[in-house]
Amino acid sequence: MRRLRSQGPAQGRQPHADRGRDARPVPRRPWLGGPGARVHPRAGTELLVVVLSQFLAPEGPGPAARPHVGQPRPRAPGDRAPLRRGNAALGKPERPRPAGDGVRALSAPAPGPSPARRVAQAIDALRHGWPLAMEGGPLLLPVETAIARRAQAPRMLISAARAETLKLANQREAAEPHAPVLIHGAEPFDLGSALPVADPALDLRSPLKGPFRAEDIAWPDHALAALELARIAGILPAFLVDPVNAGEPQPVAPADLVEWADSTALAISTRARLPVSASEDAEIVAFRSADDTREHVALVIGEQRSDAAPLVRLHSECLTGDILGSLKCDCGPQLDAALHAMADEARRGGWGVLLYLRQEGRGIGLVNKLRAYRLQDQGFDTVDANRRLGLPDEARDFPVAARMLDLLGVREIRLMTNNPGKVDALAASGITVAERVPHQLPDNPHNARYLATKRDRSGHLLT
Ligand SMILES: Nc1nc2c(ncn2[C@@H]2O[C@H](COP(=O)(O)OP(=O)(O)OP(=O)(O)O)[C@@H](O)[C@H]2O)c(=O)[nH]1
Ligand SMILES: [Zn+2]
Repeated sequence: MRRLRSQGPAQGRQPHADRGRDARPVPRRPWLGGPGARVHPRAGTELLVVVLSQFLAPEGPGPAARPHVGQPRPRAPGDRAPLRRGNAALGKPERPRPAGDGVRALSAPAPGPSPARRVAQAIDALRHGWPLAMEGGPLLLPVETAIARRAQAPRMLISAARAETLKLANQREAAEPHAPVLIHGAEPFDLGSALPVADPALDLRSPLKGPFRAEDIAWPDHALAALELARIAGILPAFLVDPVNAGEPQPVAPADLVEWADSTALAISTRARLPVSASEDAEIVAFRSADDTREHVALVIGEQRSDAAPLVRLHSECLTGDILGSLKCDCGPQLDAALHAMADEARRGGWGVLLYLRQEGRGIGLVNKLRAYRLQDQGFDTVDANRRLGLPDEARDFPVAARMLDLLGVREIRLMTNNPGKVDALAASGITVAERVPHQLPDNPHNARYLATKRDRSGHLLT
């Protein structure tokens, strides 16, 4: 089983003790807010097909970390951390070595893929439309992406929120919108009949569905893991269950997800001086984990010092707001204002750290966020739109942010946020939040409702 040794400062105090073998089989995320008013759809919809561009291409061995604006930075403890991947300039990768240094007797059975590798392959399989063979559970074919056009199954696995829309969820399930629900159709499902069940964007075009009946799930951990894998893969959380003609399956087990989600696998890959428009005195630090293609970055503004807590902003990726200047959210102005606040801080002798977390759409991915936007155009608010898709309205992994700070040698911070959930999550991961610095920007006609929903339903401290 691949597992990186704890690194540097993380070693002693185990800030991520909630993770690892003894943790619950599938990490479940807190569900924020309560059920809100039902809003009736009013606009027509059509199927939106979007192809996600690849994440940044992996880079080869790079140059050694450069001195920062002519002056070497204090060495952060994370710099010494062993890397999981080779980078000549940054030290040799370390991996656990089997006895005999990798030499196996010919009769020994070949070891199977590690849990983290199976999760990576399962996510890949979902994106390709290949089925999952859940160890000890059913075969599950992702409805949105499936390529096996002749697949058929009597049952589908969907989320409670979706089942509620189809008038199938009971009260317990309705209280947990992304809980799994198993439905049985009067006729077997094929991909043509399953897609309108999976995708709320098709409700206006295909209003008549069913009849269906909900059944008890004999494999709840597998069902939960499947919905979580769909979220991570950024696809609709809906599967044909034990279909015929599904194609070659990818094996995976619910417990594999714990290994995959282990934030201690994250390490610093490289760092470089990066003058930005807010401050010429900045350095970018890139983080990678072997198990995840998403590369997070930190921008350190000003000179890192151990005697002053930096101003820190956890910024979650928002392609629409950060790059395209979307007015539907407050991300772009918040990013800009955070960088300028850190630059001011640096001019006064302090410093700042912006963490750019690759957790688009609060962790549901770009395509599902855009699906949520379509539902918002039908009248649903940001929370209900996510739930209607069968996805959590908050699915971000904040222990990853704590791990990044840890690797940078940052223990105590002044956090720029209006979201008490971020403060709590960092504190739970061992980071001291000495101060919450409000980070409210003026609204506009397009994001006023979004901000009001954050305040009224998600507990954000906004006026
Ligand atoms: N699912 C979904 N995600 C959204 C929507 N609008 C913005 N986002 C995502 O929300 C994230 C922005 O959240 P942040 O600004 O980092 O954090 P926050 O929880 O609002 O708290 P603050 O720190 O107070 O800003 C980004 O990943 C955006 O892509 C939406 O309507 N639906
Ligand atoms: Zn945004």
